[in-house]
Amino acid sequence: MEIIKYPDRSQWKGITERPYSDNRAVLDTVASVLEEVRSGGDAALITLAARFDGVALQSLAVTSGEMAAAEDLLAPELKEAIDAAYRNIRVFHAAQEKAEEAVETLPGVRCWRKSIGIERVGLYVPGGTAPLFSTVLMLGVPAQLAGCSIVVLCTPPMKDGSVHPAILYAARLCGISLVYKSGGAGAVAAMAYGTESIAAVHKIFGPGNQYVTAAKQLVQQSGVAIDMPAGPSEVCVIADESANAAFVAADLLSQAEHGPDSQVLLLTDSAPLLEGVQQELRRQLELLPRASVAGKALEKSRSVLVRDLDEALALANAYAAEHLILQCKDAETLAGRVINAGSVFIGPYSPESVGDYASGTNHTLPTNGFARAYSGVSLDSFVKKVSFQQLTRAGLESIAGTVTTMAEAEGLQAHAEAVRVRLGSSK
Ligand SMILES: NC(=O)c1ccc[n+]([C@@H]2O[C@H](COP(=O)([O-])OP(=O)(O)OC[C@H]3O[C@@H](n4cnc5c(N)ncnc54)[C@H](O)[C@@H]3O)[C@@H](O)[C@H]2O)c1
Ligand SMILES: N[C@H](CO)Cc1c[nH]c[nH+]1
Ligand SMILES: [Zn+2]
Repeated sequence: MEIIKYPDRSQWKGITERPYSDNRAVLDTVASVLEEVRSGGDAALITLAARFDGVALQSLAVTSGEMAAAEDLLAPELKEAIDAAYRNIRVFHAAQEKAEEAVETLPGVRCWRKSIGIERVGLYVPGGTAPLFSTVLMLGVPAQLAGCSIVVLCTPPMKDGSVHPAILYAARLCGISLVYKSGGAGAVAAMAYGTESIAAVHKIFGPGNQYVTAAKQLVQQSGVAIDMPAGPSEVCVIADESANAAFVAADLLSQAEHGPDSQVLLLTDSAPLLEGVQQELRRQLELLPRASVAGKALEKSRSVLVRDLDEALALANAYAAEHLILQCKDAETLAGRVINAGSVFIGPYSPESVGDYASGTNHTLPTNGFARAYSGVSLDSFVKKVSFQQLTRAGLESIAGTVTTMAEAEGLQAHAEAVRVRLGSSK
């Protein structure tokens, strides 16, 4: 891990840079995969599964038999954990369902909005190095609450050609039956363009590695919407001398273990804490089964000694992390000053892992600085807000002058006439 002490402003650009900021090679690979699927359909997806996942598939769809069998393949404690996480995620997302009131902007001019579920959505569940069944809940629960009528789920097959039973169990909980064995850019292309067996959707959701994220960005050109760029995981921790070095190191490692392209950032105003965290990182890393993955991510990560917590917060806002953890005195006050972050974890007992799995908040979050402008997935991501209005004749009379004056000033006479013709005042 690179250690930077008391940086000046000119170093901030380097500190906030992601390890994969130049993704031109990835974009080139992905563009050719998208074309392969657009022209080759299911056959191309089967070829891609052989090339990238090392699996010879006979077909892409998970059968109803495989779906039904999944439950019995899971340990009871894992099923209970998935059920508990499902409940919490549902409670948190259901609370976002707030009907807006109709408003009378003038007497007789009534306006309102209604949330309508997006009809066809596609969910990508990562599975390249770890089957992220928690992601099924993060995407499936809001899709279910929004009432999306067609929900397609794609995930890379495991080496034996099957899909992990926990993914299938979580899918069933969320009422999803259209599950396909397809990963990476190919899966994104299939959901964007459609193939013989996979229906094209209106919006694609879900996190993934650089290939998945690049594919989501490219397919938008064909008119499909995406949730946001949710690429390789990252975390920023702000800690002071009151923080427990073991807690901080554990939080950094929890995101570093996602993939070699993950990045973690420690910002502290305490030299002893910085040193303690480095020792803990060395100690804890050795104990991890994914030590080599986490170790590679740490190589591209940074610990920064800053002058005070104001500077730490300014740097964190500039970095715009997917996850921001505050392990310092007065963490609540600092949290109130956060401007850019996907999800914030306050105080020593709020590890980021709880948000990844079960506290209720969504773990599909913007990475690579996109938290400056994007929110994480929520119920809103799965609906359109359609506006409605209804005017009485008296309402139209009272607003007519405003509309016709503006329409004529824009040089749009027909707009003005559409009002006048109703009031018998056409020119
Ligand atoms: N931002 C978020 O909200 C969030 C949430 C969960 C996970 N993640 C991230 O998701 C990612 C999961 O990555 P993963 O790799 O384990 O699974 P993945 O499912 O995202 O990707 C696996 C697929 O990548 C494709 N691929 C692999 N190597 C390739 C190559 N050389 N060329 C073209 N395509 C290739 C293959 O099609 C493979 O099926 C991690 O980076 C993790 O940090 C992010
Ligand atoms: N930390 C990931 C989001 O960046 C989500 C996840 C899933 N499983 C474990 N973690
Ligand atoms: Zn995680």
